[in-house]
Amino acid sequence: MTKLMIGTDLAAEMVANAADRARVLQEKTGVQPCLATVLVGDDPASATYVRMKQNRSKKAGIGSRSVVLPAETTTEELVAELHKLSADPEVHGILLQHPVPAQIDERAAFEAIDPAKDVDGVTMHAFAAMAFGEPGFRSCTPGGILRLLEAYDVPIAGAHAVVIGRSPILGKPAGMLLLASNATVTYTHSRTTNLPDIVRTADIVVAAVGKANFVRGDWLKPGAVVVDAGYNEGNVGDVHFDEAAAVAGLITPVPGGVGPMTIALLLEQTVDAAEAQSETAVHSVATLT
Ligand SMILES: Nc1nc2c(c(=O)[nH]1)N[C@@H](CN(C=O)c1ccc(C(=O)N[C@@H](CCC(=O)O)C(=O)O)cc1)CN2
Repeated sequence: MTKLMIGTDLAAEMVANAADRARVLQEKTGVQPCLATVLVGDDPASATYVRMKQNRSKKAGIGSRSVVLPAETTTEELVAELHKLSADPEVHGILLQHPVPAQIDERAAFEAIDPAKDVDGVTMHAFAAMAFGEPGFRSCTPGGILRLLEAYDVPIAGAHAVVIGRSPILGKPAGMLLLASNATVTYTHSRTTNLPDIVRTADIVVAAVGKANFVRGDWLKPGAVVVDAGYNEGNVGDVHFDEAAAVAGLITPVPGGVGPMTIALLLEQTVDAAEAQSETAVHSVATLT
């Protein structure tokens, strides 16, 4: 019998916990954690995600700073804005909403974020920490997926995980985090041949390909754990849910699966960043006096 792996409740718990920690930090130090969101252009889906992040921040007692830039913004202008936020002591976390308009060098923009404020886990610094299995900020969707698998007691060590997709903030880090938890990981992508045959060997499937209903039910091993990280138009995932649910052992729905975990981890990591930065500030004052 297929069971749903729901993210909503676990995400709500994580946000409530982040809210408690934000309140305690503010009571102790007067510092309110603050997340800066940067949105470039007018993509309606991106605007919705940023609004969701701001609304949930507010509910958790996390302050937000909103930067909205026109679609014609250059790489240099965006980098300058991100440097400014990185240097601002009142901002603890920075989120640059992906994707950015085509004329912008997205990697250069991500790298303009101070790694200490990279609560979305998009810099090379965060990527290296995930690759080396070191502590650090996780890319939010992959980190949220791991938390969900752990909460549902999915055995990861020794499992064969097939990741479909290789983007630097989703597929690649998802595979690295599964590997760090001792899964045997196979990466697949748009040029993989015999993709259904490979997916059929998976105990855990992570679909992060960005194509609606791409993974079909007859691609799955009976009882497989299916994680749908897709967020296509109309709230449709990358997995054909009805077909997959008839075969899988556990499956994330869209909506209500991975999406809420992404935002919950972003808020949790914003509080982590604020705590770490206020400790650093206390140390700096102590060494000066
Ligand atoms: N800088 C980043 N950009 C993007 C990321 C990211 O993690 N960092 N991820 C995606 C989109 N995304 C966040 O930005 C995102 C998508 C969907 C959801 C979500 O909670 N969806 C809900 C349904 C939403 C609704 O009700 O309309 C769900 O699945 O239940 C959260 C975050 C691309 N860009």
